[in-house]
Formats: sequence, structure tokens, C-alpha cells
Amino acid sequence: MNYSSGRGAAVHTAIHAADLSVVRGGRPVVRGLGFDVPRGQVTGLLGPSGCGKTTLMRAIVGTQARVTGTLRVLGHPAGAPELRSRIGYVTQDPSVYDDLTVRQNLDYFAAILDPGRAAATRRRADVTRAIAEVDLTSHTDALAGTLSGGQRSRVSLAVALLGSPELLVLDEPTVGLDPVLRRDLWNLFHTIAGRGTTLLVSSHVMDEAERCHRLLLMREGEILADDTPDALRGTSGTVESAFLQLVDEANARAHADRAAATTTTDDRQEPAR
Ligand SMILES: Nc1ncnc2c1ncn2[C@@H]1O[C@H](COP(=O)(O)OP(=O)(O)OP(=O)(O)O)[C@@H](O)[C@H]1O
Repeated sequence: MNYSSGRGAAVHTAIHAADLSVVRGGRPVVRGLGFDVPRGQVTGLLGPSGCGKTTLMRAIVGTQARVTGTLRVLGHPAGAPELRSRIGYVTQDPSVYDDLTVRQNLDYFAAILDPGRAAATRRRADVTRAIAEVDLTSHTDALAGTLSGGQRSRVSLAVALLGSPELLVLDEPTVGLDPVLRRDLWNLFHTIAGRGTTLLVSSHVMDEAERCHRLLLMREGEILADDTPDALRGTSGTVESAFLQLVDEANARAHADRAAATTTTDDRQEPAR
């Protein structure tokens, strides 16, 4: 699917990137990426720590500086003001106030998203719905500081669900959760996607790949693969073994390129001797 190939494709594409690069700390940390994220599906962004997942997500939600190339989100350039209420973003550190209850946390963010006295009834309904969606209704009046790690993650997710965004960008939402909570959260992601919401979920745990409709596999700022888990498994058996094979092939290519560059340099130096 290619956004630039026509209007029909754009309707089905939530995120389109072409030749996308990001420089951080004077170093290129995302390099020449091209990919499409389809609407209404769960796309996993997987790769080892430091490969550029958070940087890419920050570029998509419009909070990353020094981004070059094409990056279109829900039909607009990334960071466009029109996108603010259409994207929910959960960072790695849950942004939850410990001294407020679950409802007060959500009330606070709902008031920013949908301000004004006239919207009070709508806000209240939205907050109640978001709390129910993450299965925290029984903890509505509990102080966030007294919740478990998994419950706090779900409060963060509830904040991102306010206003029913069309795109949810979730940065390692299952880190540190036990297997039961991880499974419950993934089931919730699929329920949300079933309503037509697009989810981009990062992880460095390869077994989570199996739970996604599509995968973007990253390594050292580049995309090694953009496919379905089934297609990636192919002959390798698991997504993890396919990923490791792709890493080995990329390493071999980089090694061959370096060797070729060294030979060329040596050839150029030959006449000077
Ligand atoms: N504020 C920053 N300034 C300069 N470089 C940074 C900054 N934040 C991250 N980087 C670098 O950018 C690269 C990509 O980091 P990023 O956080 O995007 O990776 P990641 O895949 O999300 O890692 P993790 O899974 O550990 O969160 C890393 O090499 C990192 O050192």
C-alpha cells in the first residue's frame, strides 16, 4: 500500500513514511525509512533497545525535532495541529499524578482535551467510558499512587483513549507486566482495533510480535522488514528466528560494504605510492 499511489490507498493508510530520517545528538538515529501503517490494525514496532523505536514514535506524534523526509499521519503532515485530538500517545513512563484518584487524573486530561462548562456532561461520559475500557471501574476512586504498575499503565492508556482517537501510539505498554496482564492488555488492543482504531505498539519482546496484524522490524535506525507475522515466519519458524536471520544478513551486507569501501580507498591511494 502506498499513500502516494492514489486517494483510495490514502484512505486505508494511517501513517505513510518515505525517506524519513531523524538526527539526535548530532547523530542519524533513524535513517531513510519507508513504510505504511494500515488503518484499523495493530502494527507492532519491534527491535532491540536503542534501535530508534521511541524516536520514530515521537516523529509520528509530532514531538521530535530534526525530522526530514515525508511523514504523513491520518492524511496530514506529522505534527499538524488538526492531528492533536485524533492521536493518543502513551510514553514509556506512565504520566499519572499519584496524589489524584483515577477519575481525577482522567478529569484533568479530559478538561484539557475538551474544555469548557458546556462540555462537562460529555467529558464525564468520556471519562467513565475510558475507565471502563481499561477495566478500572472498580478503582475509579483509588489514588493513583496506591495502584500496581499494571494498573498505572492502564490509567495512562485510559488517558490516551479520551476523545476516542483514531490512532493510538503506545511505547512499550507491556514492559514490566506479568503474562496475564500482558495478555489482557493485548486483548484490549485488539478490541480497540476492532472498532476501527489504528494501533502502533512498540516492544522489544519478540513473542509480542505474534499478537500483531503487521510488523515493522527495526535495527540500528533502519527497517529490516515490513510484513505480516505469518509472512515473516515463513521458513524460519518464528518471528524471532526470522528477525535474527535478517540481522545476520544485514550485518553481512554492512561488512561487505565496508570491505568494498576499504578496497576502493586502497585503489585510490595506489598511484601516490
Ligand atoms: N535525547 C537524546 N539525545 C541524543 N540521542 C538520543 C536521545 N534520546 C535517544 N537518543 C539516541 O537515539 C537512539 C534511538 O533511541 P530510541 O530511544 O529511539 O530507541 P528505542 O528503540 O526506543 O530504545 P528503547 O527500547 O531502549 O526505548 C539511541 O542511540 C539513543 O542513544
